[in-house]
Amino acid sequence: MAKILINGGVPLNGEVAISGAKNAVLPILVSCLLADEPVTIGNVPHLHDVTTTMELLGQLGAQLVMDDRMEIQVDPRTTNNFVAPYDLVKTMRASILVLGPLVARYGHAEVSLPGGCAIGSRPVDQHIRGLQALGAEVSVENGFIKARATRLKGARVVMDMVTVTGTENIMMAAALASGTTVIENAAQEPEVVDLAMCLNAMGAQIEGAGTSSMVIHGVERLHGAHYNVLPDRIETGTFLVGAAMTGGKVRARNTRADTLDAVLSKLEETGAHVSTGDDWIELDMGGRRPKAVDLTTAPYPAFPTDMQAQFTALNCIAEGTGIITETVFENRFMHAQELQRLGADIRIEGNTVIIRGVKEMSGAPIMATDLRASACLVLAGLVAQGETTVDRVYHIDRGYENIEEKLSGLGARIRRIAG
Ligand SMILES: CC(=O)N[C@H]1[C@@H](OP(=O)(O)OP(=O)(O)OC[C@H]2O[C@@H](n3ccc(=O)[nH]c3=O)[C@H](O)[C@@H]2O)O[C@H](CO)[C@@H](O)[C@@H]1O
Ligand SMILES: C=C(OP(=O)(O)O)C(=O)O
Repeated sequence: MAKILINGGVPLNGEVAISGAKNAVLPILVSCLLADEPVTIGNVPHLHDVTTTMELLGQLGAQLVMDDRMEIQVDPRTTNNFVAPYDLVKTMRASILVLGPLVARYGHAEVSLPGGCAIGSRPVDQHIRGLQALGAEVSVENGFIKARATRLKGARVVMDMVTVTGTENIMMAAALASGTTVIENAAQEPEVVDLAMCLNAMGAQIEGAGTSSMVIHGVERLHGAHYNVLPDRIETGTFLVGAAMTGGKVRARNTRADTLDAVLSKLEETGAHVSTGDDWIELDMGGRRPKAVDLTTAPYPAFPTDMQAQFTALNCIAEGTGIITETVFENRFMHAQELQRLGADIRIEGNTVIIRGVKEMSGAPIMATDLRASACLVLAGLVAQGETTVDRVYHIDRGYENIEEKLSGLGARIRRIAG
């Protein structure tokens, strides 16, 4: 199993190009199932989750062609299988996103229940309830969600909690339903907006994306389109935190500052100088040690849970004590114990971690348990004195394109080694 080897202590400096957003490209690729013509998606990041999604769409019978610029053309006209098997769903929970499109377009879907994962139990009851509200017959049998419908009918769907993929599943299903659907308490994440924009480019009529109340007027068909995925705000934030932790100066290119308000304001609180342009963000720490910050995760536009682990790493070497509260997932502090192995002073109390910054951490072998935990451990390795090896980096490949190459480009001493 591959590992990442880091020799810490070098400030990050330079420019890094940000890739397309994982959490946008996955639902967007899946949404192509709704069309009756080929759809081309650009700015696709080279990620393991993208490969898994392509494999899943291929198993459903769609034809996919990728060109050398990583544009993917999805031709959904040959779709002839409606089952998302456990083997794929267990490696990528976002597979649940085929449920809405398959039942809306083909009247039939069987998707393996995703089950829990390292960060929490992550049920999908809201996806099921939403589809039932649109008139689908849904049952759970032998570990599979089985859904059937002739044609879905628009309805008012009130989500019990803000769910990103839940909102996306219902939005995609409602796009081809008869009549109008209103989703209340909808997720407002930029990736939800990106999906709505892609669907609208295919002929859907979706209003209110980016607010808590979305209105979807169902249409008879969706046609082909060309759509470019928005930049990854979590990848952007991860590199900026790296610059802040190492006292460096990094400009992230091909990104969008307007999707990162909560993260940038926390970075400014650390003492970093942050400047932004149309498609770039620059963070200059000027060789200083960051100040510890307190934060609480919550749905967008609040501070994203997908940046929590990275800020936990930052607080480990910051000046002062930082308190981080996780309200989205019930078990998202698996990185804390690994950070302790590097010498961090962290205490977990329920859904809060209290981190007293230490002046120095020291390298050690550590192990990643999930995607953002692995990013956090790599960041910690960048500041720890000596050698850190991060094991189980397959997690990081789910969501970061060429992370070690991008970090090397910023001056980090990092490389991938065979396990
Ligand atoms: C592919 C993708 O976009 N993944 C993102 C998505 O995951 P995902 O869409 O799976 O996360 P949700 O927004 O659905 O989860 C939010 C909370 O709602 C709960 N819940 C959700 C659905 C449901 O039917 N019942 C229920 O109880 C979850 O357990 C969790 O506690 O949003 C998360 C929260 O921003 C991010 O961390 C993930 O990176
Ligand atoms: C939790 C994440 O992804 P997923 O929902 O795909 O597990 C993430 O991107 O941090």
